[in-house]
Amino acid sequence: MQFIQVKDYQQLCEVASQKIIQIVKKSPNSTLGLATGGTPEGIYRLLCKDHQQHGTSYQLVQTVNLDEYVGLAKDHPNSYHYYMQQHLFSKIDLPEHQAHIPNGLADDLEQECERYEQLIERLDGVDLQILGIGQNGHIGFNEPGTSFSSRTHIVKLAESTRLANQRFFHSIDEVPRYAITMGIGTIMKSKSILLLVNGVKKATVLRRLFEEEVHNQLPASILKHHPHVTIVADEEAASQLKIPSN
Ligand SMILES: O=P(O)(O)OC[C@H]1O[C@](O)(CO)[C@@H](O)[C@@H]1O
Repeated sequence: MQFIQVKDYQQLCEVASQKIIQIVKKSPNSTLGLATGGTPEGIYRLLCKDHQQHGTSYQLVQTVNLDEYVGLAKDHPNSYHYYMQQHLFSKIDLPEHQAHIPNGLADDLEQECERYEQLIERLDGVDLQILGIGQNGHIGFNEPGTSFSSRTHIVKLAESTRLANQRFFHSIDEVPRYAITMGIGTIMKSKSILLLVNGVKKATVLRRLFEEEVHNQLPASILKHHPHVTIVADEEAASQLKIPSN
């Protein structure tokens, strides 16, 4: 794993957005794996700014998002469809039909998982997967205990995850209990992965990631077995690490 420590969230967003822009410029028909949550918001802002100022084009890019809540309509302000529209898709030239997100309202959710998995295969896999990390070590919505070989599946969200995400809703009762997520096995098939960790709330999980063996109670630990992972962490997130900073 390559580890890049940066000063703060702003620098993290700059490093991450530059990596994405470089890939898109080098291979305009790349498939990008995208994440939601608080972590990537600033990165998407910089991608939009770069698109406006320098014209980086997403006309040929395909995107696949990690996850979506079950039961929220695409236009629900807390759905990840809505999030992506607000933060990125409406501000760049990515054709709508090339932006893929699991459908949390599908009649047959199992079939939707299979469809999504096949879609990723048809796209020949993800070239660069962006990941955040939950305080319990989840990646996507793969909670502790998820099989490392899992494919896209329905997950019952951990109460700690619902509580962490409550900040985006009016009350805890509104936070969905289930989501569709790419599996850990799906994520691990990505050709390269960029794990972004910022803020003091992530300091413990980042330390655990460095110190603990690979085990499925810490889903992100499997990333140590991936050949092309870069972790970008800010000083606050790295504050419990005992390794020298670069
Ligand atoms: O970036 P945040 O909001 O801290 O969330 C971390 C991770 O948790 C999730 O939001 C799911 O709870 C992921 O989508 C994200 O990568």
